[in-house]
Amino acid sequence: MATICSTHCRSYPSLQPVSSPSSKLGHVPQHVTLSSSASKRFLAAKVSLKSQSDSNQVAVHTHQPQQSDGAATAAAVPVDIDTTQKLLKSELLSFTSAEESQAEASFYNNENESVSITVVGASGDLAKKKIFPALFALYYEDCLPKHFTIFGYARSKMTDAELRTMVSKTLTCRIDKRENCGEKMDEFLKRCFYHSGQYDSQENFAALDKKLKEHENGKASNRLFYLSIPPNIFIDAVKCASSSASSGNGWTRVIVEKPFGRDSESSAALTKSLKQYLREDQIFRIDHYLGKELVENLSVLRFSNLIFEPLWSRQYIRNVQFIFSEDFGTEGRGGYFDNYGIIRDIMQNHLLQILALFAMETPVSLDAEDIRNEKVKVLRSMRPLELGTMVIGQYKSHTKGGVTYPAYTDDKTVPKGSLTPTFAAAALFIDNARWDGVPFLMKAGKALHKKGAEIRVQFRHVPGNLYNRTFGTDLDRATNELVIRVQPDEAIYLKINNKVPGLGMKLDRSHLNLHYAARYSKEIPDAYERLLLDAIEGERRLFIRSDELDAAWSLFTPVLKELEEKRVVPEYYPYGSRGPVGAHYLAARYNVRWGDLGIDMDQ
Ligand SMILES: NC(=O)C1=CN([C@@H]2O[C@H](COP(=O)(O)OP(=O)(O)OC[C@H]3O[C@@H](n4cnc5c(N)ncnc54)[C@H](OP(=O)(O)O)[C@@H]3O)[C@@H](O)[C@H]2O)C=CC1
Ligand SMILES: O=C1O[C@H](COP(=O)(O)O)[C@@H](O)[C@H](O)[C@H]1O
Repeated sequence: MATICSTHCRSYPSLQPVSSPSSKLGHVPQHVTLSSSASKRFLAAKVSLKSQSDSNQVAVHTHQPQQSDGAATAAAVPVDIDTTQKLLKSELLSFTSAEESQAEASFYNNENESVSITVVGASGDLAKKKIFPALFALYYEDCLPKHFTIFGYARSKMTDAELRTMVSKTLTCRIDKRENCGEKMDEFLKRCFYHSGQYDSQENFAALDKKLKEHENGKASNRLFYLSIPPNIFIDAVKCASSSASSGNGWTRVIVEKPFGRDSESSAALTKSLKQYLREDQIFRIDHYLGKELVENLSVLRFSNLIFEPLWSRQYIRNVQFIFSEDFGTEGRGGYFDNYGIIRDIMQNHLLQILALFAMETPVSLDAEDIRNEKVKVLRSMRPLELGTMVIGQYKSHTKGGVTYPAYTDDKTVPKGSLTPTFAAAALFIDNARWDGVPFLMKAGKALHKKGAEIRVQFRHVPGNLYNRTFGTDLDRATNELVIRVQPDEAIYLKINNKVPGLGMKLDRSHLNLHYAARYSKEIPDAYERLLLDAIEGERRLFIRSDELDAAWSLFTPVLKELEEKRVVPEYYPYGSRGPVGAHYLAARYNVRWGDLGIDMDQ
């Protein structure tokens, strides 16, 4: 089995082993980078292969890491194609241009470059739960540049040692790489520092700048600020960071966490304010669902497998479902949540982003701008949501097995009588040639019976119904369904009809199943790891551009306003249940059954 790796911890676009020795490199891209099995990112030999149509030889260019004078060396060696195939098979491959690899290599190993990552709001929940653990995981995997420093910044008073103690409590090591874990943690923590300051104080940020400079020690400074703070202080912090602590001789980038406003107007105002201090290419709007492994894989599945793309349209797909559920309520985050609700918290961003990747046309290339252009196009082809094509719900208290689970409004930070939805289901439509008439159903809820996120693609019925004696009239039982289980227990499976072995003619439903835990031994990185690494590398593909954001808000703003103006009362559902029955009626209107509540024993 070929393991996936690269010159980096990972690189773009992703790789594939050459399948058959007879392929004569017909499908091998012009430049192929072979990583060393030791997987130290930039010590790998770079090999670029040039296809030579009719010969059995390819030219292999071996690129050495940059010399001290900055020049790269390259030697062309003719290599027998079988040898190449063996190399390709036995090594870990990544397709990237030699120039790109060299630029990355020099950035990561360059003695004269430094990267400082400042977590603004370091005392908070997200910083502790996700950001510091992700940074440690990157360090553990040798993915951080040689000269990096991490600063925590917040108002709370803390010493460096106290920050380290706080951070150390949430660090974990890769299950498959436990060795030297303690040592690695100690090394990592030594690179973490803390600076206490106000978010609107130029003086405090100037003091941070001074400390950053001390750590940069005369090297070119590249600075990443991660705004892990409530949205009402984003602009203050951006203003101060950009005026008093941005890099003088390298790049400055800012990761902004959602929420990006609460409707079209507030989002546009946020963008406008951010752009007073930053260029668009410095703003990294994070949607962590885009960093999830199976969401990343969606484009690979679509565009690198011949069997899927021809089916990817109204001609063969009956409906598509995007489902998010959590088996816990808003415990602890009710104050934030009540101002947003599930539609803004999950649908307008996470589910819509997945939908855009699912439904977009083939991009010109895998470049960030090409992908984001296609996402914007498909979002702009969608109909804004309407009240009539939505269901909203809110969880109520429920007692089960002697345990009483609270209602949403039992949370002390939630105003009494709040009508904020904790559940929503909606039917969306894309008015373009590919998807005309296909319902894209979304469903998201908190305090449901299980935790999960998945995409379900239900195909049309097989015409003719040759096996009607087995299936009867309920053709839904026989419909092919492709399920992309984003989490937990990542998997991609296709439900097919199969003959039960034996002398009779009995059919059953089976799964062609790519179950990640069984297929890959490597632990799947957390979404924040991928996204942080991308921001460090300046890769914008998985971050939201401002026009994407505008298009997304245009779809949701009218219905959100109507819900609030009309004070629409949600349908109450018990904590731990499958959610409001209204969601079934909604689906039924489009002749759809939710796949997750399935008719199969095994969903
Ligand atoms: N937590 C999560 O799971 C997720 C969070 N997010 C987003 O990430 C960002 C950070 O989230 P999270 O860590 O939960 O937020 P917190 O509420 O924990 O806030 C982070 C830090 O900001 C400071 N802070 C909090 N409230 C205020 C205030 N009113 N005025 C000034 N400073 C304040 C506090 O630091 P101090 O007092 O020390 O200055 C706090 O530790 C938010 O934008 C959130 O929406 C997005 C997805 C998930
Ligand atoms: O952005 C958010 O996401 C989390 C769910 O993220 P996951 O990676 O754990 O699935 C959700 O709980 C939270 O309400 C929302 O703000």
